[in-house]
Amino acid sequence: MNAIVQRENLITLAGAGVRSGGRVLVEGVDLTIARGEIVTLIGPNGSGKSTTAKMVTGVLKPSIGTVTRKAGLTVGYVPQKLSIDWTLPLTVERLMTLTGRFAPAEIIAALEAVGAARLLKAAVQELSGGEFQRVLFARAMIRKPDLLVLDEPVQGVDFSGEVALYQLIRQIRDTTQAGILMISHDLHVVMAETDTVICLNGHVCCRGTPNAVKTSPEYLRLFGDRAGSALALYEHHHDHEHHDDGCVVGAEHGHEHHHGHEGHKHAH
Ligand SMILES: Nc1ncnc2c1ncn2[C@@H]1O[C@H](COP(=O)(O)OP(=O)(O)OP(=O)(O)O)[C@@H](O)[C@H]1O
Repeated sequence: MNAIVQRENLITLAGAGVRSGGRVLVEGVDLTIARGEIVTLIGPNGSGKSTTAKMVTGVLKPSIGTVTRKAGLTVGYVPQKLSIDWTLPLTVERLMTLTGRFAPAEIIAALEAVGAARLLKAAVQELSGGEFQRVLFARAMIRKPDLLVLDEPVQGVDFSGEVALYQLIRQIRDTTQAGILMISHDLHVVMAETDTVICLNGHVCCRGTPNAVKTSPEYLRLFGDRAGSALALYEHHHDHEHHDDGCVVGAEHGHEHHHGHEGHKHAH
């Protein structure tokens, strides 16, 4: 019973790239997302993160290389921006049903799973950045996708809200075993909750565990001083040390992940 179970691959990109209008938007992308795995794409503006995510969701076909999906793969997508007519009143409940019919109990369960059940009747326009993101996660997860793609999931959220959202993303992964692809501008706190980081700059610059990437010369060259300050911020706000794989040093159950609120001290 102790055999290591190979997790099912959901999607594989091999040498994938997109050309448009005589330009290469991104190329040479090799990546695999397995069930229950969190993969994060980082890179500066225009480095090809969204283009790569679009190849994963299937919105864009690769013009170079291949994309192979598990048969019947379902993908949930949380966009960077939602095109909503912000002048019309819209409740969270209504937003949840704009793109599909769901029973009230399903909607409540989806909101409960992201800690947002109390927002059911709230006006979308009045939500905070973090609350809005939670509602968008619920909207994507209600379809129980195999793979969840999150484009800049913490935009417009303050630092403590950001930490809470990344914890929620990990919790979603733990409870649903969905594969998760995240897009982020830089490593920052994202590194605490991700299995594999892929650093893009028109092509794959470097990849590996967050700890491997944060010390790689390619990453440091790309992000320069920002890399150091993001790291300092990350380390400053923790009251414990991590093993190289991100687990807490001295955690009671050995290498158990421990990212609950009680284990952290975060500045507010
Ligand atoms: N539809 C398109 N047609 C032509 N060029 C595009 C198109 N979409 C994006 N690009 C270009 O492709 C490159 C990669 O863009 P992409 O949106 O993937 O970058 P990104 O890393 O997600 O950037 P950001 O962090 O700013 O969101 C950019 O140079 C962009 O201008």
